Amino acid sequence: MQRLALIGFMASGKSTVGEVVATRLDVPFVDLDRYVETKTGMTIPDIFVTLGEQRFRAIESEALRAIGRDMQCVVLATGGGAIVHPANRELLKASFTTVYLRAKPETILDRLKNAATQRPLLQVGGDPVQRVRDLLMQRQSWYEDVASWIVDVDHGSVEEIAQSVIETAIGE
Ligand SMILES: Nc1ncnc2c1ncn2[C@@H]1O[C@H](COP(=O)(O)OP(=O)(O)OP(=O)(O)O)[C@@H](O)[C@H]1O
Ligand SMILES: O=C(O)C1=C[C@@H](O)[C@@H](O)[C@H](O)C1
Ligand SMILES: [Mg+2]
Repeated sequence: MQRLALIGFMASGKSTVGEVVATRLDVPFVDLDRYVETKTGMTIPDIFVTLGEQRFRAIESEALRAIGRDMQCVVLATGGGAIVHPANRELLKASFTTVYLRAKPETILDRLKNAATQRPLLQVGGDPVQRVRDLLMQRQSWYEDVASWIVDVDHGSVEEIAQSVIETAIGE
C-alpha cells in the first residue's frame, strides 16, 4: 500500500470514508481541505471570500504536490474540486492510486443537507439542485479520467463503502 487518494464530488464521502479506510489499513490519513486550512490558518469559506477560488486552487495544488512528495504511504481525502486543475489530475494519476466515490446528484444533495461544513461553491444562489447537476456534468469526465477505480456510494454505510474501497483498490 502506497498512496491512496479518494476523489469525487462534494459530500460524496471522501473525508468520512477516507478516515475509516486509513484506520483499517493502519496508515496516516490526510484530508486535503483540512491540510490547506492548517497551512493557511484560514477556513475554506474564508479563503474563497478573501482570496478567491483561483488562489484557493493554487494553494490546493501546492498542498497536493507537498503530500505527493513528502508522504510515501497515505490515505488522502481530496477536496471535491481537486481534479479541476490539469496539473493536479496529472499528479494524482502519476503518484496515487485513486478511487472515485461516484454519487448521484440526489445522494449529494441529501448528504449536503446534513453536512456541518460549508461548501462555498454551492452558496452562489440559484437552484442548488441545478447547481450540483451543472458542476457534476462539468467534472464527471475529469473524475473518470483520474480514477484508477470507481466505487458507487449511493447505497451502503460508511463502513461498507470503506470496505469496498479497500477490496477494490488494495484487494484485501
Ligand atoms: N455512505 C454514507 N452514508 C450516509 N452518509 C454518508 C455516507 N458517506 C458520507 N456520509 C455523510 O455525508 C456528509 C458528507 O461527507 P464528507 O464530508 O465525508 O464528504 P466529502 O466528499 O469529504 O465532501 P467535500 O468534497 O466537500 O470535502 C457527511 O455528513 C457524512 O457523514
Ligand atoms: O468541489 C469543490 O470545488 C470544493 C470542495 C470542497 O472539498 C472544498 O475543497 C471547497 O469547498 C471546494
Ligand atoms: Mg471532505
